[in-house]
Amino acid sequence: MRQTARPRRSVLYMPGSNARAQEKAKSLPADALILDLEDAVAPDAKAEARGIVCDNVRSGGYGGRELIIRVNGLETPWGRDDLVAAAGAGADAILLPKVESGQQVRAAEALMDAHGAAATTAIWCMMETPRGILQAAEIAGSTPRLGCLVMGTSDLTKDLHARHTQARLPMLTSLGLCLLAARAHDLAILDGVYLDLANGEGFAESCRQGLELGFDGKTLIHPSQVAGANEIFGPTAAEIAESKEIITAFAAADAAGKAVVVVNGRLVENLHVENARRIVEMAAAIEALESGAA
Ligand SMILES: CC(C)(COP(=O)(O)OP(=O)(O)OC[C@H]1O[C@@H](n2cnc3c(N)ncnc32)[C@H](O)[C@@H]1OP(=O)(O)O)[C@@H](O)C(=O)NCCC(=O)NCCSC(=O)C[C@H](O)C(=O)O
Ligand SMILES: [Mg+2]
Repeated sequence: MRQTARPRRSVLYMPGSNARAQEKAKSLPADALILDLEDAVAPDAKAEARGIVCDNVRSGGYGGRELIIRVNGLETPWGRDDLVAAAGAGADAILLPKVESGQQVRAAEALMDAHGAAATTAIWCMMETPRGILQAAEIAGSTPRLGCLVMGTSDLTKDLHARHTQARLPMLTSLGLCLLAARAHDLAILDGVYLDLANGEGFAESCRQGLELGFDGKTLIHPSQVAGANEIFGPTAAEIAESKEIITAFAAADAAGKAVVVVNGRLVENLHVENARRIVEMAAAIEALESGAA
């Protein structure tokens, strides 16, 4: 699914069994919500959570926020029922956990199609196992229905026998491989969660690192993380103003038959204009979402 400018600065997980959190999410300024049936839900609560999540997605009330259902893997006792129920719920996307091959994605897609999933329901993939990371390019190109890769840095840290560190050196290879795969296939990509809820500065630093690496936004676990992610992953007023300047100056240069122009002392070529357009489009999409127009 080709990506249009869709804000995904803040993407908040909530346990599918937590009806209160799903109600509260209607008033939170998160760009997208992941209603989780997988790791945040205890085995005994899986069936009830499936019902709560699908009912909530069907009844709506979440405004322009993107709604994603994370199902259990098809190899688990709950995966098939989750996927069949989610296919009929009309979510914006279904998020598959622990994906390790393109074949797994296509099997999930076939089941979704057989159970009437809307053409607009995308597939998103969690990238969180060593095998999955090594297959990132194949997964990213597995089907046109794929819209987004989501880093699962908690599972990955566990599987790598690594440590959670602020600088995330143990994660950088995996983050980079998935970023390459996502951009090569024109997909969105979201950074993993920051677990230390009491460490606001550490969280902000982790968001800035994700932004610099190229992520579209961050997955979150608590409402207190939403505002920081929105601020850091959103374009600043100065970036928007400069982007508009670049677009205008380059259009004038182009009309005069020139391929380059200098704006604020910096060389501008077509590639900078592409980036400037992306920033302006994203700013407009954020404004539409925040004003309730999206
Ligand atoms: C971490 C929490 C268990 C903390 O919950 P709680 O003790 O209820 O927090 P607060 O009392 O501070 O909550 C204040 C109010 O905010 C609401 N709330 C809390 N969390 C959320 C949320 N995630 N979404 C929406 N609303 C939320 C509470 O209901 C309170 O509301 P009110 O009653 O009006 O005051 C909890 O935050 C939580 O469960 N977080 C999500 C955990 C989760 O989903 N984990 C799984 C995803 S992470 C993952 O799996 C990553 C990946 O797979 C990997 O491998 O890396
Ligand atoms: Mg995980």
